[in-house]
Amino acid sequence: MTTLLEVSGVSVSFDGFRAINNLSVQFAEAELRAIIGPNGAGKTTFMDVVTGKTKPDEGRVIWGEKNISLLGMSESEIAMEGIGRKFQKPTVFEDQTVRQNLAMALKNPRGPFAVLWHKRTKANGARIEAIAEQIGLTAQLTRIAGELSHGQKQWLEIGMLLAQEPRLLLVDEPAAGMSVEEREKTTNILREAAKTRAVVVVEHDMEFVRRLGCKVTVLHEGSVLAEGSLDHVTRNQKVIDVYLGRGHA
Ligand SMILES: Nc1ncnc2c1ncn2[C@@H]1O[C@H](COP(=O)(O)OP(=O)(O)OP(=O)(O)O)[C@@H](O)[C@H]1O
Repeated sequence: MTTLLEVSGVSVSFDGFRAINNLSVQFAEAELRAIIGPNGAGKTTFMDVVTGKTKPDEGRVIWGEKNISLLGMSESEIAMEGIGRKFQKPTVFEDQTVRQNLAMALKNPRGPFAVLWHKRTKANGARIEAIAEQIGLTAQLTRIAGELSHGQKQWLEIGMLLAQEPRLLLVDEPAAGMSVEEREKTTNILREAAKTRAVVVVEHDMEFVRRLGCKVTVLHEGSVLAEGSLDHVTRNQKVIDVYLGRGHA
Protein backbone atom coordinates (compact mmCIF):
# COMPACT_ATOMS: atom_id res chain seq x y z
CA MET A 1 0.00 0.00 0.00
CA THR A 2 1.26 3.47 -0.86
CA THR A 3 1.66 5.85 2.04
CA LEU A 4 -0.40 9.00 1.66
CA LEU A 5 0.46 10.72 4.93
CA GLU A 6 3.37 10.09 7.24
CA VAL A 7 3.54 11.73 10.63
CA SER A 8 6.91 11.06 12.14
CA GLY A 9 8.34 11.97 15.56
CA VAL A 10 5.91 14.85 16.01
CA SER A 11 5.70 16.67 19.33
CA VAL A 12 3.47 19.59 20.30
CA SER A 13 3.73 21.36 23.64
CA PHE A 14 1.35 23.84 25.22
CA ASP A 15 3.06 25.77 28.02
CA GLY A 16 5.50 22.93 28.56
CA PHE A 17 2.78 20.23 28.49
CA ARG A 18 3.28 17.69 25.70
CA ALA A 19 -0.12 17.20 24.08
CA ILE A 20 1.56 15.22 21.27
CA ASN A 21 4.63 13.31 22.27
CA ASN A 22 6.93 11.89 19.59
CA LEU A 23 3.93 10.69 17.58
CA SER A 24 4.51 8.56 14.51
CA VAL A 25 1.60 7.29 12.46
CA GLN A 26 1.00 6.56 8.79
CA PHE A 27 -2.03 6.44 6.55
CA ALA A 28 -2.31 4.70 3.20
CA GLU A 29 -4.18 5.79 0.08
CA ALA A 30 -7.79 4.67 0.18
CA GLU A 31 -7.91 3.39 3.72
CA LEU A 32 -10.44 3.80 6.47
CA ARG A 33 -8.93 4.36 9.93
CA ALA A 34 -10.43 5.01 13.32
CA ILE A 35 -8.55 6.94 15.98
CA ILE A 36 -9.66 6.35 19.53
CA GLY A 37 -8.27 7.24 22.93
CA PRO A 38 -9.19 8.83 26.23
CA ASN A 39 -9.96 12.53 26.65
CA GLY A 40 -6.85 14.59 26.27
CA ALA A 41 -5.00 11.85 24.35
CA GLY A 42 -4.14 14.32 21.59
CA LYS A 43 -6.66 13.34 18.91
CA THR A 44 -7.79 16.90 18.16
CA THR A 45 -4.24 18.23 18.33
CA PHE A 46 -3.20 15.54 15.86
CA MET A 47 -5.85 16.76 13.39
CA ASP A 48 -4.79 20.35 14.04
CA VAL A 49 -1.22 19.43 13.12
CA VAL A 50 -2.21 17.65 9.91
CA THR A 51 -4.43 20.53 8.79
CA GLY A 52 -1.82 23.17 9.64
CA LYS A 53 -3.75 24.81 12.46
CA THR A 54 -1.06 23.89 14.97
CA LYS A 55 2.63 23.80 14.13
CA PRO A 56 4.62 21.09 15.92
CA ASP A 57 7.81 21.78 17.86
CA GLU A 58 9.47 18.74 16.35
CA GLY A 59 8.91 16.06 13.75
CA ARG A 60 7.85 15.67 10.18
CA VAL A 61 4.51 15.55 8.37
CA ILE A 62 5.03 14.20 4.87
CA TRP A 63 2.33 14.11 2.22
CA GLY A 64 1.76 12.33 -1.08
CA GLU A 65 3.98 10.61 -3.59
CA LYS A 66 6.19 13.67 -3.88
CA ASN A 67 6.91 13.53 -0.15
CA ILE A 68 5.92 17.15 0.41
CA SER A 69 6.33 18.54 3.93
CA LEU A 70 3.08 20.04 5.18
CA LEU A 71 4.84 21.90 7.96
CA GLY A 72 5.71 25.00 5.99
CA MET A 73 2.21 25.30 4.54
CA SER A 74 -0.75 27.39 5.59
CA GLU A 75 -4.13 25.84 6.42
CA SER A 76 -5.55 26.86 3.04
CA GLU A 77 -2.54 25.48 1.14
CA ILE A 78 -2.97 22.18 2.96
CA ALA A 79 -6.68 22.14 2.13
CA MET A 80 -5.80 22.70 -1.52
CA GLU A 81 -3.40 19.76 -1.36
CA GLY A 82 -6.50 17.63 -0.77
CA ILE A 83 -6.93 17.38 2.98
CA GLY A 84 -10.49 17.99 4.16
CA ARG A 85 -11.72 18.19 7.73
CA LYS A 86 -15.17 17.63 9.13
CA PHE A 87 -15.66 19.18 12.54
CA GLN A 88 -18.09 17.66 14.99
CA LYS A 89 -20.77 20.30 14.55
CA PRO A 90 -22.31 20.41 11.08
CA THR A 91 -21.69 23.68 9.28
CA VAL A 92 -23.89 23.88 6.22
CA PHE A 93 -25.51 26.96 4.69
CA GLU A 94 -28.84 26.66 6.49
CA ASP A 95 -30.81 29.00 4.23
CA GLN A 96 -29.70 27.29 1.00
CA THR A 97 -31.03 24.08 -0.50
CA VAL A 98 -29.09 20.84 -0.36
CA ARG A 99 -28.38 21.22 -4.08
CA GLN A 100 -27.09 24.77 -3.62
CA ASN A 101 -24.87 23.67 -0.75
CA LEU A 102 -23.34 20.93 -2.88
CA ALA A 103 -23.01 23.24 -5.88
CA MET A 104 -21.08 25.78 -3.81
CA ALA A 105 -18.74 23.10 -2.57
CA LEU A 106 -17.95 21.67 -5.99
CA LYS A 107 -14.42 22.09 -7.13
CA ASN A 108 -14.64 23.89 -10.44
CA PRO A 109 -11.71 23.83 -12.78
CA ARG A 110 -10.53 27.42 -12.89
CA GLY A 111 -9.72 28.72 -16.34
CA PRO A 112 -10.37 31.48 -18.82
CA PHE A 113 -12.46 29.32 -21.17
CA ALA A 114 -15.90 30.78 -20.70
CA VAL A 115 -17.21 28.68 -23.58
CA LEU A 116 -16.77 25.63 -21.42
CA TRP A 117 -19.08 27.09 -18.84
CA HIS A 118 -22.21 25.38 -20.13
CA LYS A 119 -20.51 22.01 -20.33
CA ARG A 120 -19.17 22.47 -16.86
CA THR A 121 -22.57 23.37 -15.43
CA LYS A 122 -23.97 20.19 -16.93
CA ALA A 123 -21.13 18.14 -15.51
CA ASN A 124 -21.64 19.81 -12.14
CA GLY A 125 -25.28 18.78 -12.20
CA ALA A 126 -24.27 15.16 -12.68
CA ARG A 127 -21.66 15.43 -9.92
CA ILE A 128 -24.24 16.89 -7.53
CA GLU A 129 -26.62 14.02 -8.27
CA ALA A 130 -23.84 11.49 -7.75
CA ILE A 131 -22.76 13.00 -4.43
CA ALA A 132 -26.37 13.32 -3.25
CA GLU A 133 -26.80 9.61 -3.93
CA GLN A 134 -23.56 8.80 -2.13
CA ILE A 135 -24.77 10.63 1.01
CA GLY A 136 -28.36 9.40 0.72
CA LEU A 137 -29.90 12.84 0.15
CA THR A 138 -31.23 12.48 -3.40
CA ALA A 139 -34.81 12.98 -2.23
CA GLN A 140 -33.76 16.06 -0.23
CA LEU A 141 -31.95 17.98 -2.99
CA THR A 142 -34.53 20.77 -3.17
CA ARG A 143 -35.01 21.08 0.57
CA ILE A 144 -33.61 23.97 2.59
CA ALA A 145 -30.66 22.62 4.56
CA GLY A 146 -31.88 24.24 7.77
CA GLU A 147 -34.87 21.85 7.73
CA LEU A 148 -32.75 18.71 7.63
CA SER A 149 -32.29 16.43 10.63
CA HIS A 150 -28.97 16.51 12.50
CA GLY A 151 -27.84 13.33 10.74
CA GLN A 152 -28.81 14.64 7.31
CA LYS A 153 -26.87 17.85 7.94
CA GLN A 154 -23.83 15.80 8.87
CA TRP A 155 -24.16 13.81 5.62
CA LEU A 156 -24.58 16.99 3.64
CA GLU A 157 -21.40 18.37 5.09
CA ILE A 158 -19.60 15.12 4.31
CA GLY A 159 -20.96 15.49 0.76
CA MET A 160 -19.68 19.05 0.58
CA LEU A 161 -16.25 17.85 1.61
CA LEU A 162 -16.40 15.00 -0.91
CA ALA A 163 -17.26 17.57 -3.59
CA GLN A 164 -13.80 19.03 -3.01
CA GLU A 165 -12.38 15.62 -3.88
CA PRO A 166 -10.03 15.36 -0.93
CA ARG A 167 -7.43 12.62 -0.86
CA LEU A 168 -7.63 12.58 2.91
CA LEU A 169 -10.76 13.29 4.90
CA LEU A 170 -10.50 13.82 8.67
CA VAL A 171 -13.80 13.33 10.47
CA ASP A 172 -14.34 14.29 14.09
CA GLU A 173 -16.89 12.23 16.06
CA PRO A 174 -19.48 11.78 13.32
CA ALA A 175 -21.72 9.53 15.43
CA ALA A 176 -22.32 12.08 18.18
CA GLY A 177 -26.01 12.88 18.54
CA MET A 178 -27.12 10.39 15.88
CA SER A 179 -29.79 7.72 16.09
CA VAL A 180 -28.88 4.07 15.53
CA GLU A 181 -30.16 4.17 11.93
CA GLU A 182 -28.28 7.39 11.25
CA ARG A 183 -25.08 5.87 12.61
CA GLU A 184 -25.48 2.86 10.36
CA LYS A 185 -25.95 5.08 7.35
CA THR A 186 -22.96 7.19 8.35
CA THR A 187 -20.74 4.12 8.55
CA ASN A 188 -21.82 3.13 5.06
CA ILE A 189 -21.08 6.61 3.70
CA LEU A 190 -17.63 6.68 5.28
CA ARG A 191 -16.77 3.14 4.20
CA GLU A 192 -17.81 3.93 0.66
CA ALA A 193 -15.85 7.21 0.64
CA ALA A 194 -12.75 5.39 1.88
CA LYS A 195 -12.68 3.23 -1.25
CA THR A 196 -11.31 6.17 -3.21
CA ARG A 197 -9.51 8.23 -0.55
CA ALA A 198 -8.18 7.96 2.98
CA VAL A 199 -10.80 8.61 5.65
CA VAL A 200 -9.65 9.05 9.24
CA VAL A 201 -12.39 9.03 11.87
CA VAL A 202 -11.90 10.20 15.44
CA GLU A 203 -14.62 8.57 17.48
CA HIS A 204 -15.44 7.64 21.08
CA ASP A 205 -18.38 5.41 20.27
CA MET A 206 -16.95 1.90 20.21
CA GLU A 207 -20.05 0.41 18.63
CA PHE A 208 -19.62 2.84 15.76
CA VAL A 209 -15.92 1.98 15.47
CA ARG A 210 -16.83 -1.71 15.38
CA ARG A 211 -19.24 -1.03 12.52
CA LEU A 212 -16.54 0.81 10.59
CA GLY A 213 -14.65 -2.48 10.60
CA CYS A 214 -11.28 -0.88 9.96
CA LYS A 215 -7.79 -0.57 11.41
CA VAL A 216 -7.78 1.30 14.71
CA THR A 217 -5.09 3.53 16.20
CA VAL A 218 -5.27 4.10 19.94
CA LEU A 219 -3.73 7.35 21.14
CA HIS A 220 -2.69 7.93 24.72
CA GLU A 221 -0.72 10.85 26.11
CA GLY A 222 0.09 12.03 22.63
CA SER A 223 1.54 8.79 21.24
CA VAL A 224 0.30 5.59 19.66
CA LEU A 225 -0.50 3.09 22.40
CA ALA A 226 -1.74 0.31 20.13
CA GLU A 227 -2.72 -0.23 16.52
CA GLY A 228 -4.49 -2.96 14.58
CA SER A 229 -7.94 -4.46 14.30
CA LEU A 230 -10.48 -3.44 16.94
CA ASP A 231 -10.33 -6.95 18.41
CA HIS A 232 -6.55 -6.73 18.56
CA VAL A 233 -6.44 -3.37 20.33
CA THR A 234 -9.31 -4.10 22.71
CA ARG A 235 -7.43 -7.18 23.95
CA ASN A 236 -4.39 -5.04 24.74
CA GLN A 237 -4.09 -4.69 28.53
CA LYS A 238 -2.66 -1.17 28.31
CA VAL A 239 -5.64 -0.10 26.19
CA ILE A 240 -8.03 -1.67 28.70
CA ASP A 241 -6.29 0.14 31.56
CA VAL A 242 -6.20 3.64 30.09
CA TYR A 243 -9.33 3.64 27.95
CA LEU A 244 -11.75 0.76 27.88
CA GLY A 245 -11.77 0.35 31.66
CA ARG A 246 -13.24 3.85 31.80
CA GLY A 247 -16.54 2.92 30.27
CA HIS A 248 -15.86 3.27 26.55
CA ALA A 249 -16.23 -0.46 25.76
N1 LIG B 1 -4.46 25.34 22.90
C1 LIG B 1 -4.15 24.60 23.95
N2 LIG B 1 -3.54 25.13 25.03
C2 LIG B 1 -3.23 24.39 26.10
N3 LIG B 1 -3.46 23.06 26.19
C3 LIG B 1 -4.07 22.46 25.15
C4 LIG B 1 -4.45 23.19 23.96
N4 LIG B 1 -5.03 22.33 23.11
C5 LIG B 1 -5.02 21.13 23.71
N5 LIG B 1 -4.44 21.20 24.93
C6 LIG B 1 -4.24 20.09 25.86
O1 LIG B 1 -3.60 19.06 25.14
C7 LIG B 1 -4.10 17.79 25.52
C8 LIG B 1 -4.59 17.06 24.29
O2 LIG B 1 -5.81 17.65 23.88
P1 LIG B 1 -6.66 17.16 22.63
O3 LIG B 1 -7.82 18.10 22.54
O4 LIG B 1 -5.80 17.02 21.45
O5 LIG B 1 -7.15 15.74 23.12
P2 LIG B 1 -8.31 14.82 22.55
O6 LIG B 1 -7.75 13.44 22.45
O7 LIG B 1 -8.86 15.41 21.29
O8 LIG B 1 -9.38 14.87 23.69
P3 LIG B 1 -11.01 14.75 23.59
O9 LIG B 1 -11.30 13.31 23.40
O10 LIG B 1 -11.43 15.26 24.93
O11 LIG B 1 -11.47 15.62 22.47
C9 LIG B 1 -5.17 18.02 26.57
O12 LIG B 1 -4.60 17.83 27.85
C10 LIG B 1 -5.54 19.48 26.34
O13 LIG B 1 -5.96 20.07 27.54
